[in-house]
Amino acid sequence: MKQVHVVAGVIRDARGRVLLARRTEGRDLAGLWEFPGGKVEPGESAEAALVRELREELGIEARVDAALIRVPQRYPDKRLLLDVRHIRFTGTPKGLDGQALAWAPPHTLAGYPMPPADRPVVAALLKPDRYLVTPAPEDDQAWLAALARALARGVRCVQLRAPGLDARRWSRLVAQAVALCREAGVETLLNGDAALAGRVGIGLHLRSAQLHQAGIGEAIAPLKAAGRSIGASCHDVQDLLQAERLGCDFAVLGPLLQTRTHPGAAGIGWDAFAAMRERVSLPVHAIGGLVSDDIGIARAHGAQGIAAIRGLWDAGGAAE
Ligand SMILES: Nc1nc2c([nH]c(=O)n2[C@H]2C[C@H](O)[C@@H](COP(=O)(O)OP(=O)(O)OP(=O)(O)O)O2)c(=O)[nH]1
Ligand SMILES: [Mg+2]
Repeated sequence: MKQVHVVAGVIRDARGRVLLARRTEGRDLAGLWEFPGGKVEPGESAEAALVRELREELGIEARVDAALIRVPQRYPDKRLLLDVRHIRFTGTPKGLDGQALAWAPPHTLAGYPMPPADRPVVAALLKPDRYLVTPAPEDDQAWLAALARALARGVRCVQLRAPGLDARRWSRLVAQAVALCREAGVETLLNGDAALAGRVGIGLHLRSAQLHQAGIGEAIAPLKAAGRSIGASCHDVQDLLQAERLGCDFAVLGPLLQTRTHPGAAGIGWDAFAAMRERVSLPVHAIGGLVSDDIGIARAHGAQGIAAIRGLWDAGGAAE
């Protein structure tokens, strides 16, 4: 299958709105909205290609800034690498190829119909790049205090998880944790228990085994209808495809490196992560031995960011 490297820019106006262009008729993915850009030509650098494309398509002079994400995505006819950079520019963007343009306030981006590779790009712009998974508590008060410290350090998305804990103790603790997370305005998901997630009004994180259970679609339907987030733990392409079929908001894929919590399992590594990621259009966090310093390499392989227990729970950020 042919491999195409496409560079695209996140172009913002003074009000922070993001420029989208509508793909014209007679091309693949016509009518969908995209980040302006195009194919890297043989022998051309990604930066030079992006400057050229933005001059040709929009008539602006661009300066290529930081990388946002590189999304490997498989289409029916090709394997795409969508390499998205932040842009500074001079001039006024115009649709020089006859394409419609729109300045989209960031919170409206998800409402534009876009190609599959763009869903992880929009998530990278809007959603947290770190997903804290709690360790099982030994002392409940110490656990709540550690959660509060993680929130204070800037964690914006949390999965409450405590395998094997007594059910009554856990539901009391969940209620207290949810109160802390609500106060911090942090998105919260509960591992595995749809009924309890529904009662306390938070999202649900599906275990990989749950993904394939009969009736799982019906079990998560009320949470989805209430606008709650659904995440999913995935270990292979079948898990990812099923998470996408179920309408999950994001997935977590790993283990990336060898970890203390899964000592026997060898990590899959970044190349295998990218090769699995390209089969779905979901935002996918990498998990397994990762710390905040790994967010850059994660984004370079198409990840939304990192999910971690130890790596995000302790201030030191030691790998789990
Ligand atoms: N520019 C851009 N292309 C995207 C995005 N998302 C996405 O899937 N693509 C795909 C659509 C196309 O298959 C490919 C870009 O190819 P293209 O045909 O637009 O390339 P180009 O601008 O060099 O145009 P052309 O002269 O080759 O027609 O990448 C995106 O956000 N921006
Ligand atoms: Mg183009």
